[in-house]
Amino acid sequence: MNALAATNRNFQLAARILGLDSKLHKSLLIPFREIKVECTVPRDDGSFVSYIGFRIQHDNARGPMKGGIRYHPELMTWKTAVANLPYGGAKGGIGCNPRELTVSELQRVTRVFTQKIHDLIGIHRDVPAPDMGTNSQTMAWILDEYSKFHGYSPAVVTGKPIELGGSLGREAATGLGVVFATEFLLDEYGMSFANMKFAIQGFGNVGSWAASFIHQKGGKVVAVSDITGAVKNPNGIDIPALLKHKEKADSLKDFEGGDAMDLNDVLVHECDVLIPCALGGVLNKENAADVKAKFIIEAANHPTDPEADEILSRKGVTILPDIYANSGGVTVSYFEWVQNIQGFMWEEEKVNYELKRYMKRAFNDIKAMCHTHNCNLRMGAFTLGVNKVARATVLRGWEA
Ligand SMILES: NC(=O)C1=CN([C@@H]2O[C@H](COP(=O)(O)OP(=O)(O)OC[C@H]3O[C@@H](n4cnc5c(N)ncnc54)[C@H](O)[C@@H]3O)[C@@H](O)[C@H]2O)C=CC1
Ligand SMILES: O=C(O)CCC(=O)C(=O)O
Repeated sequence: MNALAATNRNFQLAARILGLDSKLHKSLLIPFREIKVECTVPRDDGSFVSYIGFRIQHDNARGPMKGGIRYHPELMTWKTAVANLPYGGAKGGIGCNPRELTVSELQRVTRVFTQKIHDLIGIHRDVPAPDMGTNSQTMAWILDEYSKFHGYSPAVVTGKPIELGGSLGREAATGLGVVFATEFLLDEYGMSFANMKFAIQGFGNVGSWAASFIHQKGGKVVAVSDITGAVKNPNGIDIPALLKHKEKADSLKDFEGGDAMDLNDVLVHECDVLIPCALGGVLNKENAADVKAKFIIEAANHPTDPEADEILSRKGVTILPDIYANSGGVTVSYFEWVQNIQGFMWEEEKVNYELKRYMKRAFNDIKAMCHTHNCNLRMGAFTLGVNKVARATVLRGWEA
């Protein structure tokens, strides 16, 4: 089942629990606008290449639409509502492989994409951010291109470089939020990070920050993978050393502080907590029965497909769902947007303090929904998010 179908299935279940009427139900499912543009750019060798760029603007009942831009060969509405941010949801991307393009080619593709969608995004309309394959540099190019049409507008994107109005703490925020969320969950079971074993799939922005914070808190990261390789060490991997190795080698291969392993085995490795931080759909009916972890923290977007969800739930595995677990990124994006609009910069301490407060509030709100509706954490998060958006839709008079 693809990501959209899986998210819609969870929405349908939540809508049934909440007893939403069919008109409201339909209006919350169908996207507000779907944008598809052609991006043709010259390569460095003079030849031309064409990509299709997308932006799906799903819902704006609670505020401007918000969500990442992916450079990759694809739910934000429920996530921003779970975190109680005054946003709707959007997602977008370009179907290119950034590893096959030079920096100047990537810049040209990003600028052409921005030229084509500049009048459909905006500070109070739709605010993009980094996602897989994009980063603060990508946001800087979008900001610059957008500003040519609309005047200097730092708040049009978040996840920017600090020098251009980015927020302190945004780079690490998704990983840090994942670790706060894990802490709150473990606490419910009377557990803490010390001596717990973690396996992490993906060592990019989210995975590497999550691994670093877990290491700092005394957790043992026993397996890590990225697209280049995977490494295991039952005594715990020295994460600062692995980061240095990756920076030097641009790969996890040949790291001396552990043994190499098969990429996909990380998901079924012996551990207490599994944190997928890469692609969607990686936990499916083929491998779910072999998962050893007791807890899964969904740092990636939709890493668990619905069939795996059922198998894992029968095994007694507790899953902290993506729309909560990885909401630290969009939460600090919101803080960045607020700082840009105020023309004021917060200290990193304040950013992280507020992030923890927002994550704790959302965790408690989800628990309350689980209690009210006698459901698991995923349905607790979905009913929380869907209910808020439905309420805003009704208050704005859109369902009539
Ligand atoms: N960056 C952010 O603030 C947020 C990211 N996310 C989600 O977190 C996930 C990761 O995003 P980022 O870290 O930003 O992306 P990234 O591009 O920085 O890192 C992705 C990582 O996944 C690895 N990877 C790709 N295919 C793999 C495979 N088959 N096996 C093992 N590793 C593989 C890559 O090598 C890389 O280390 C995505 O699902 C994204 O949507 C969710 C919320 C916010
Ligand atoms: O920071 C943001 O606005 C969006 C982050 C994102 O794409 C996500 O949470 O999936």
